[in-house]
Amino acid sequence: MDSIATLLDFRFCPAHRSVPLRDAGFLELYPRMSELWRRCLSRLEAEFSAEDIHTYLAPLQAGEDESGFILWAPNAYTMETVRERFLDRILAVLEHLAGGAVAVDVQVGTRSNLRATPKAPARAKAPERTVAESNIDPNYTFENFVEGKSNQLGKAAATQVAMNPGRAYNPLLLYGGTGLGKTHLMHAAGNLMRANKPDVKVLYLRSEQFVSGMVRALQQKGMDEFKRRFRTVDALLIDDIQFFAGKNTTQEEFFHTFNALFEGKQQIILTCDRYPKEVDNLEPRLKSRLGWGLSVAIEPPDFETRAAIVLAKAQAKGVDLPEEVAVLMAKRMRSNVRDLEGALNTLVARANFEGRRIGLEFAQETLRDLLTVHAQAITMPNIQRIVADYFQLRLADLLSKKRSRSIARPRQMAMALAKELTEHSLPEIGDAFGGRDHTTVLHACRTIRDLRETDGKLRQDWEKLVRTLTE
Ligand SMILES: Nc1ncnc2c1ncn2[C@@H]1O[C@H](COP(=O)(O)OP(=O)(O)OP(=O)(O)O)[C@@H](O)[C@H]1O
Repeated sequence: MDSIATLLDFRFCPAHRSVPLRDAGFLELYPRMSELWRRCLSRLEAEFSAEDIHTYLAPLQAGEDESGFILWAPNAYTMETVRERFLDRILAVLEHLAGGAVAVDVQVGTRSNLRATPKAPARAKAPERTVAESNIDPNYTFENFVEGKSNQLGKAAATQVAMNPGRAYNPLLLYGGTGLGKTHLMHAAGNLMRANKPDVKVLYLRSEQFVSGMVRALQQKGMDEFKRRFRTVDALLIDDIQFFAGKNTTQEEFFHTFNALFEGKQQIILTCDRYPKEVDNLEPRLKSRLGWGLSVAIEPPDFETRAAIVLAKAQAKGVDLPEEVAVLMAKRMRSNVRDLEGALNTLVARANFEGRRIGLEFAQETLRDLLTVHAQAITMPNIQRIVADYFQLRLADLLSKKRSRSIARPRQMAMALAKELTEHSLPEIGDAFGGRDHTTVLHACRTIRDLRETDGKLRQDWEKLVRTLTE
């Protein structure tokens, strides 16, 4: 049985900075990683706000394995935020302190996850465990996933799959824009499988980890072990497979892994940032297999779901968030749940620092910049311009009285998007579209809503436009 240390073996080292730590020759200089991290942190304190340090950076624990420096984050949200916002600076400071290139990865866990070196006797003698170890994040469950129209189907499918691994839908592919809960659902399925059957072997990894693991296996002539590791699991969960695009050797290997698992009735769950057929440079035979099971779109949540998510996240943190603050955040931040969560963390951190209560005014003041950025992005002129570009129409035609289908349908789409994504009323939207009556706008919204149910092509256009406008 793979231990968690083995499963964590697949680490993503950013290609441009992938020199192993030992080669940098500074382990001798800084024998303790925590000391190095402490020094790095004290430099970062001068660059980032106290809130950022307190919320994201101070909770990280430093460690290392043979592939480099690891920062252990207490949860997936912190891990992702650190990767996105701070990793470049962390790398730069560590390299400065080390005097050479280093490899750094951020993972969820604590220092106690830290793997021993492969030959460590302690691991070789580890006792047999009845509960299979796993790198599934226990914080992502179906219970704390807020259901709404946008993710209902995804949640139902993931639950089905978890109840009948390898039998319900194989593969299950969840696709959609960033920060909408695909990874959450994937882990939730893994957690449910493990709750139902504690010895089930569920392996989660990001596609970059599959790629880097394979590169390493090829270099070290360890392909047999690599294949075995993936093919002996009961469920393989791979996140963000769009990353496989253009990587032909990886795709070839993944194709064979896929076939072996599929034939063995082992469950495969995948996520992708768009419908896989739209991913360029993904082999056709792989695309076709991805469609063998069930592909479900996860769409941006509607207002009610966003508000419910903020309230649920606040409750999970033990924070008493006034409903009006949740409403403000849900109204103004439409694109993705990760941003909402980030805004909530900012509010909570500042309230803790300053010993203040989170009220509407406090939230408006604290989130002012964030809310302005989100409000700016989705304006009526923006929607009109983006829809016109998307359908290769002239803006003047989109706003004209012309009634040909090739113009009228995009116009209806633009009006429906304006209704969905902005605060404007029907008459205001009508005015902005060449002085149309509000009933025309209402008709457009209804038509598009119905067509999204029945017309696959139109649904895809809609999803792409929502993504373009909200991400
Ligand atoms: N419906 C929901 N209920 C509760 N939390 C949610 C929901 N949707 C998203 N989240 C939270 O939003 C954050 C981002 O979600 P997640 O990482 O699953 O997004 P993703 O779709 O996998 O994005 P990416 O493609 O960028 O990896 C997570 O902390 C997750 O818990």
